[in-house]
Amino acid sequence: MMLELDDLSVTYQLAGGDVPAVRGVSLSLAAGEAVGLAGESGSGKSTVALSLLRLLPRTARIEGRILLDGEDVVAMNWGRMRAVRWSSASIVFQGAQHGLNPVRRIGEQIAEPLLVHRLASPTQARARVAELLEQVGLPGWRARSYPHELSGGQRQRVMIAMALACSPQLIIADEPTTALDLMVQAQVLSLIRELIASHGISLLMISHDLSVLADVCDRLAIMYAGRLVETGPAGSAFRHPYSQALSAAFPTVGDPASRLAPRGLAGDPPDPQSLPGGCSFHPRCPVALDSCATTPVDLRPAGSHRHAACVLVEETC
Ligand SMILES: Nc1ncnc2c1ncn2[C@@H]1O[C@H](COP(=O)(O)OP(=O)(O)OP(=O)(O)O)[C@@H](O)[C@H]1O
Repeated sequence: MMLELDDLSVTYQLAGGDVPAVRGVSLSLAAGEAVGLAGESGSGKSTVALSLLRLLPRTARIEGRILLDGEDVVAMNWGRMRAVRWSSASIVFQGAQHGLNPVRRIGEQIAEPLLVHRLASPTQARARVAELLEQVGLPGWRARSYPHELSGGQRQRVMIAMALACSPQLIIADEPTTALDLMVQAQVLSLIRELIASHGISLLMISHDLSVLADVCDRLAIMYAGRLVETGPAGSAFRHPYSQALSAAFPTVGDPASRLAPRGLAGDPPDPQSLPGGCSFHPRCPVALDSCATTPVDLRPAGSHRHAACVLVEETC
């Protein structure tokens, strides 16, 4: 397995009490596989993404195991962790605002991981930057540009070039197209799809928009209040009532109406510091039984290659 999360929990330890942001998540990604992690804001997706490269703030406590190509990220010393970042796994953030330095030229920024990890001489790095820019559909002269001279879509392409620079086996993409307009979003998604397929890279892509993930990923995992509530193939129907509501909220890629008026999800996600008992989704669930308020359900088989954490979802194949 390229990536294995084994009972991963992340708790932010704050003065006002613990925030259990991720609770017992187990998930694996095979080499070359693309998995989408979906859920509403606050469900814990970014916390999972950041924990994979130990980019969480100091207040975060990680429990469980994160195996990256068999090596436990949680147990790595910082020297090894730095070597793994970019070269084994790299991350693309939302809107490129976290990743690009506004006062440095694009080319220098793409070359940096190559130079820091001593994977290329300055001359080789320049050639590699030109190659990477071409791969993401930008002309080589853009290496001399500053981030503000590029459009949002072009900046996101630069972030993807940076993520590819050291030829990682895994790319983590956290809402890579959320800040883009719909046309550009579709172009960047198709670029990501082509690049991971042609380079055999594994992808963990995170979004609140299931239709975006379904467009790129082989398999989807749905998170609610820090837990996985369903996993299954991207092309097949969801069975957990939360996944169904989330999928109704974002019916099709590029449908402006679905952004303006998300349907099917009444109410707000729970505060992780005071989670409801039983199934965390039961107060918002349209089909909840009395027992859902008291008895939590773990992920269990729910059909072909599908698991769901819902008492109403029977195992059928
Ligand atoms: N640095 C932090 N300190 C304390 N709590 C945090 C911190 N970062 C996130 N949280 C809390 O952890 C929970 C999960 O947040 P996270 O950002 O992982 O969710 P998300 O699904 O990625 O949401 P979004 O799509 O809004 O980024 C939320 O309740 C959030 O308020």
